[in-house]
Amino acid sequence: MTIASMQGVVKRYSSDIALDYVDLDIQEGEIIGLLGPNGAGKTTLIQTLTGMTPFERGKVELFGQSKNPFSIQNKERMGLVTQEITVFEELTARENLHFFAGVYGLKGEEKKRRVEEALEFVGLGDKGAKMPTKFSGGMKRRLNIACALTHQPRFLIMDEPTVGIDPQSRNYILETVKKLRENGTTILYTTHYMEEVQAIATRVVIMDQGQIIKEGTVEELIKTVQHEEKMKIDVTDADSVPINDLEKIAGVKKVVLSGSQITIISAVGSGNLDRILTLVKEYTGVLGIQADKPNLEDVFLTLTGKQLRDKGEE
Ligand SMILES: Nc1ncnc2c1ncn2[C@@H]1O[C@H](COP(=O)(O)OP(=O)(O)OP(=O)(O)O)[C@@H](O)[C@H]1O
Repeated sequence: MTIASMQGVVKRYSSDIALDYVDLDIQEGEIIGLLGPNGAGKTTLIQTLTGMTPFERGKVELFGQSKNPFSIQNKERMGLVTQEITVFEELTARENLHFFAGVYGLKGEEKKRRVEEALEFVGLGDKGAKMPTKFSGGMKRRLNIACALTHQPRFLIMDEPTVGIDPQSRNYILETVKKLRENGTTILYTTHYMEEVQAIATRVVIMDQGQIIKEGTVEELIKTVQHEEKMKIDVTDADSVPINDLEKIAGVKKVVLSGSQITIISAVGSGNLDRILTLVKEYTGVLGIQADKPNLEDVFLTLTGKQLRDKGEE
């Protein structure tokens, strides 16, 4: 069954186009990894898909309904973990969950049971009486996720839930997402960490500048760049290297400069390493060279000529 679909959706913020004719189908049981750099349009996509923001063109369908997709009944079938952590700091963890469960219409014994289950599910079973002010960023985030789960949504949307949290909580969240899927939840997960997508997504959707530029399973996407080789050269003075001249070397497909690192994508078997290095060394000192196996980052790099994340960005 199609859980959600967008057809030709266009969303503008004054003259800026945030969603540029977006088509997306999400099937029951999928974990969609929505991958894109800052400003790609991921949050805007979520906001239009959930009816939080109006859009200029196109159609959204939720749970097979296109006439009134944002009905209360449909909204109650969804859970949203927003980019900003939204928990009440003056309430205990358990009271937070009771509040959100109440918003979704849960009552009495059922509400109590679901609250305890949600706490357990995110690994906060023994922290219910604690105030979130005493929590680490990762624990707060897990509480925030639990708040979106008490009503057992069929479709859970998570907007960059692991930004700025410790690796342990991050792994916990990724495991939680996988468990939710096993329990029948469909998930849309946005991130700019390709490792996360590689770990959990059943399908990857890559966005840039308001457009979906590629989709497929991790394996399918990586196959598209397997005819390419990637080399990273760390240099002392990257700015003095003439990128245009590098791009003219036979076999070179793309050259990207990021901090003090030059990434060069070439066709497999180009045998152009010597020429590349000779040219680079004419302009700067070389500190190190590495060749990597292709990954999702390379798919993005090949498609857009940009890194998913800037060097040094969290
Ligand atoms: N409320 C707003 N008013 C004006 N422009 C906006 C607004 N929200 C988003 N935009 C613009 O729309 C584009 C898409 O932004 P969006 O937040 O959807 O991207 P994103 O992929 O979620 O980025 P991030 O990873 O930083 O959250 C950006 O150019 C952004 O500046």
